Amino acid sequence: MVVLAKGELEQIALPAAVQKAAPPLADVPEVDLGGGGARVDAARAVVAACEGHGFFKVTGHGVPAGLLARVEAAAAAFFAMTQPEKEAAGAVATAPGSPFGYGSKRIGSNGDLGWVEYLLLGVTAAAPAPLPAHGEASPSYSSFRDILNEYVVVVRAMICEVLKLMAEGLGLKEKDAFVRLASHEESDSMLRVNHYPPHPEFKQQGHGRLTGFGEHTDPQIISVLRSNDTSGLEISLRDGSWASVPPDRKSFFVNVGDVLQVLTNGRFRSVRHRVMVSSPRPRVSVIFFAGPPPRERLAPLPWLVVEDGGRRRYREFTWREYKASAYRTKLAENRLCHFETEAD
Ligand SMILES: C=C1C[C@]23C[C@@]1(O)CC[C@H]2[C@@]12CC[C@H](O)[C@@](C)(C(=O)O1)[C@H]2[C@@H]3C(=O)O
Ligand SMILES: O=C(O)CCC(=O)C(=O)O
Ligand SMILES: [Fe+2]
Repeated sequence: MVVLAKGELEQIALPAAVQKAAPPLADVPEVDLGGGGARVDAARAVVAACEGHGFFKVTGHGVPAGLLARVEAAAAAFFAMTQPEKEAAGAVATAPGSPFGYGSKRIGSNGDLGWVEYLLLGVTAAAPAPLPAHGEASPSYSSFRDILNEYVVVVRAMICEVLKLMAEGLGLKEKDAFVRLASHEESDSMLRVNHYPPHPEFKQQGHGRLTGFGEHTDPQIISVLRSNDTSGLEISLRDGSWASVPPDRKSFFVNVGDVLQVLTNGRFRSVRHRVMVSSPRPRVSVIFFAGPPPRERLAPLPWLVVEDGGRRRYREFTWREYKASAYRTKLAENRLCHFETEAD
């Protein structure tokens, strides 16, 4: 991994006072897509989870365990490559000048640092494959890309199912209000593969804590995360405390993003989360960020404004505008406050 300038590592290492591990989240809300229960119950569970933590676990999703295992193995093989190989693969995965590609320790372009390396990819409409290439890829990277392309197709279908349940659970007349945004041919989605190597000095669990990915909310509609069995993900609860999410490699975890908070007029909560590194084992996670088309005008849905006594909590903006504003901020900043309306 890239060597940091003097003083930069101190920004990732936590001061002793905040080294305490977060307690595990006792009641991870769970939504079973497997059709075991009534659809109306699944829709209600999704809404309750989005209003509560803004976070839930999806089981019964039907994504083959074999595909998940192949993605995990391919990601581990990718990060095991040499630094120049990873950088070359990242360059193929991204158009020049875009924020995509391989990165190490530097998150975004506003000075955020974390004990993480990653591959960030733009996801386009399906033809011929959701992950575009911008040059000749090495055989190892092209097979990784093929697996990720397979993954993106099935995960996007699962996301659409979850978004339909949300609209049903909210009693919206427009049942495709959310799914339309994520499945549009110009939808601006992303795929991120994160690798948190164990710190060389962490020989045992609990022997230190580093910031892997600092606290933030995701700007998009929803993000769907799948990780290996290594812990690290933490969510912020309504009282401001942190809870760690027990890993579950068979399930997906859904985060409500900023756009969904706006569309629901603040009824759903864009969840603040982070990744802390304390394990002697590496964590590998894959996150799909479902975003709307750049030109899409986003504003609280009229029915939810009525239900809120007529109070419209956010002004209208386009995704292009929101994303540009978000990408000027540091990771931990509140990005939504710039779009709030004045309270009466
Ligand atoms: C510091 C930043 C990294 C980020 C862009 C930003 O300026 C603020 C939002 C960050 C975030 C968080 C969720 C996703 O991981 C991400 C890809 C996104 O869309 O917004 C990252 C951005 C990034 O890593 O470039
Ligand atoms: O890697 C993880 O587990 C979560 C990372 C994350 O929140 C992000 O990439 O936005
Ligand atoms: Fe995130």
